[in-house]
Amino acid sequence: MDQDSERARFVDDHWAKLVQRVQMVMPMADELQSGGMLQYEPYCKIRAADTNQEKMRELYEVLHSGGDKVKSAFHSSLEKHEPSLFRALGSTGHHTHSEKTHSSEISPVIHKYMKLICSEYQYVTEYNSLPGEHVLLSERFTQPLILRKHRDRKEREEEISSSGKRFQQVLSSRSSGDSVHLSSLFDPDDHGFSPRSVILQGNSGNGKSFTVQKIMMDWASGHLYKGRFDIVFHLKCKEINRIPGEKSLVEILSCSCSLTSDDFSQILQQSPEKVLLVIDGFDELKLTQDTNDTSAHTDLLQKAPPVDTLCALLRGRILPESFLLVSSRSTATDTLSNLLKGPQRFSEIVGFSEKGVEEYFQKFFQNEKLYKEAYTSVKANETLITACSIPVVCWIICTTIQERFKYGAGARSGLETTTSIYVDFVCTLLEHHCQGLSQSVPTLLRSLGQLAERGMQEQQVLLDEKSVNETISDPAGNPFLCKFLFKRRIHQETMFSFMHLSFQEFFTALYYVLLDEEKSQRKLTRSLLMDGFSKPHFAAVVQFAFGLLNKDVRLTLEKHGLLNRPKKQACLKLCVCLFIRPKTQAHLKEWILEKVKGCSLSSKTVLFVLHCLYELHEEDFVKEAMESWERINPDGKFLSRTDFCALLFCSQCCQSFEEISELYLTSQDLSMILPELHKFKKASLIIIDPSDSDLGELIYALARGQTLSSQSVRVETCKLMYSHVFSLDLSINKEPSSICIKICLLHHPDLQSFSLTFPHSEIINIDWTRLFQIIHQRDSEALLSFLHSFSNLKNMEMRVGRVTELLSVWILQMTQNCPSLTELMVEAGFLLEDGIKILQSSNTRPSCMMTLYGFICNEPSEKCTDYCDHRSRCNQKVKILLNDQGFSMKTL
Ligand SMILES: Nc1ncnc2c1ncn2[C@@H]1O[C@H](COP(=O)(O)OP(=O)(O)OP(=O)(O)O)[C@@H](O)[C@H]1O
Repeated sequence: MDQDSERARFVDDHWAKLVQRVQMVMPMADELQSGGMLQYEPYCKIRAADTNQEKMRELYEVLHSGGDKVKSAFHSSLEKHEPSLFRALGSTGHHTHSEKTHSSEISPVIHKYMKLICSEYQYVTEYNSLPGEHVLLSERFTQPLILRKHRDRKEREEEISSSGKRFQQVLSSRSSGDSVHLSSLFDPDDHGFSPRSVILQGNSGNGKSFTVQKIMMDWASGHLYKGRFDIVFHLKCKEINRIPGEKSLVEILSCSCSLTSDDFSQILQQSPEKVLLVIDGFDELKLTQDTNDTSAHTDLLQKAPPVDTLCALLRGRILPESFLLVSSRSTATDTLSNLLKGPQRFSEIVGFSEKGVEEYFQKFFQNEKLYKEAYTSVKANETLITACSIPVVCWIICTTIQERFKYGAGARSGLETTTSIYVDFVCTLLEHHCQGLSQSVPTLLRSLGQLAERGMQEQQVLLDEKSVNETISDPAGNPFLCKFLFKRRIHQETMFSFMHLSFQEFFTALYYVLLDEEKSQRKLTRSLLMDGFSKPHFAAVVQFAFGLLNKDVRLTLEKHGLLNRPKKQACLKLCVCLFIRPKTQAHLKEWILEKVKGCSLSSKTVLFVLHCLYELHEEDFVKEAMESWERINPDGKFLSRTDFCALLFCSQCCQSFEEISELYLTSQDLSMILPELHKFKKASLIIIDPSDSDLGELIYALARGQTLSSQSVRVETCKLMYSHVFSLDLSINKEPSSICIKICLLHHPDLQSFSLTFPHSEIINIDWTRLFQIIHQRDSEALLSFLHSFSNLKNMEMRVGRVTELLSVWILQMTQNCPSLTELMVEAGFLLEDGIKILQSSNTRPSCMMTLYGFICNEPSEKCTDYCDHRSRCNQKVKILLNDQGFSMKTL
């Protein structure tokens, strides 16, 4: 660091004290002005300020905008005009952390402590780690989005209810692209004040403990708060609850690290303003009534119940000069704020931004290909990508996908339904983030379900305190709820919410499927089934309900004690057990079967049903439903990637399927659905901007995979400027085994369309991609010679603009070069005299017949060269037959 920045650091670090204690502000300002560091206008403002503190705050504006150079000049001035204060601040210049610790008596102790912290905090043990397994914190930690402001009611509603792209937009509008960095948590504010305490709020699983670990690690490795804090201590509220008896702060700290009481006393007393205490999980602290007392607990060595000692620290009775960073869930932030003394700052870990999620996936997989595959598949699912802003959800999703990769399957196979991820999330929080639940898990789930349902019915995501207290016995101890304080006129209002609307939907679904049969049916039916989509906001609830019926999902719930096996009737009566009744399952399945058999469904319903089937993920039932579904008609609606994955899964489960119409596909969708396409008896596809090889692969896939006795696939292409193939009609027959391909071309100079019939076995020997390339290049010569190479072609039909001399030669060659061709039919706009002349003097191979339709001109001279409407009397339609016997022409 150069001298200016060292001095600037000194000024920043001591700014709070300087504001309070500098007396000679004006002589210093005069000096700065004469040195050209202070303009006339701010100088006047400083002079006009009433008190020295106000003058210093005005001066801060100048120092802040002037940067290190101006701060360095201020440093020199301070040394000259306030020598005793300067000395009292401990240094005539800024020393780096290592210099300071070396010069200090206790440096070896701190040094040892830092080393210990490094070795202990560098690893992360994951929820599923086997003994001895861990990952490096540096290889996993991803910077979360930290905001320093409270959001108002409307903003909160917006965050909770939006999803996908909109959600990301909302998040980035909150942060204006900037997240508070860990290094600036204690930075002075615009007025030059540094807070004594910083609250780090965050929902369960949002990474408070992880962030605290990162802070400890970075400080201990000399990368964070260097020069600002000599020592950083870490206290976990969860552990403080468990410390028996009465303990002083020094004793509590020595429980969590290897320093002796003497070491602590020395460190804490020598320069308390250089000490940061990081207190993690305030919400878990078991506060008692006594904790609220005002006893004068001010001594580092004074013994008291550990929780009381901690509260004395928070209140600033012990170590008032030291700094505190306290993490807490939102449900306890107000209590924490009331306890804290001195200037405090609010900050909130909001979770991962869009960039953060991608970075997390990258770090997790450490393999470009796997990360991309996993991230792309999750990004396609609006609900999951939104839930990924919760770091623990990211971990669950990546771990689940990694397992699939390990067993050789793609990211979409196996159980990765949205419901299964939500169930894993609930189980993880209950197992690892809920030590002191004041009620049983079934009671907790039921009450959460009731609350969620109430919100759904009233279409509200912010739930008022009264309803929450009526339904939930201990909202503050509930890891699934968030609490917000809002200003309402001259008062504060408290509201609760689920972490996101999707969790409200999930808990409603869980509540519905766990009710007794009659109630469950009534609720589900009333919510959606009977009245169709009159309540579209319930669609996600029903999809989650289907997801909860899945066998593996139920097993997970059972394994974590969230569900019981149905046989325990006794528990049922006591209402302490939960299980999904067979009739509820049957009821939901019957509804699907009825829907798919019914009259044609709207595209919305089609997609909804596909998602229900996907969430259910029960192959036998999906097969039954798909095979009785007469026609899937997305109605030209462009499917999202999630919609498409649901369709893909459903088609993978069945053997054959009646009809799918107007299915829009991207090139990527096409390659994914190709292996299933042969199962559709009738399909009409619209492919967006297909490449030549896409079209070639499509023909191969249909020819190779053919299992049906007959199949017809119609393909249209979109974005015509890139493709000269307008449409393809493929009809495949098993008996007689043949495939007919009709290719309609756009703006081709000679051919408008042609249709080719081959024996089935021939298709895979043809280089279709090459054919489409030739068409694309509009190379007529190459096209004709390519068609001539079809030795097994049976029939050919073509549509041309005009039969010229050249074209007549060409079609005659066709009959010669394709030995199996038995029929050639040409539908022409106009037959030119020269073209007819060539045909008149020719004949075909035996057993090959050529038929031509088109107009000729009957004028003796000045013949038309094209079909002309205004002279239609001279243009007459004719039919020409050409076989091995020769030529004949008939007017029609
Ligand atoms: N910044 C991060 N980078 C990478 N992973 C993270 C991050 N934050 C959290 N995680 C993942 O999420 C999990 C849960 O985080 P953590 O335990 O810190 O949550 P918490 O906010 O402390 O929850 P609670 O309030 O329930 O204690 C971690 O074990 C880790 O897998």
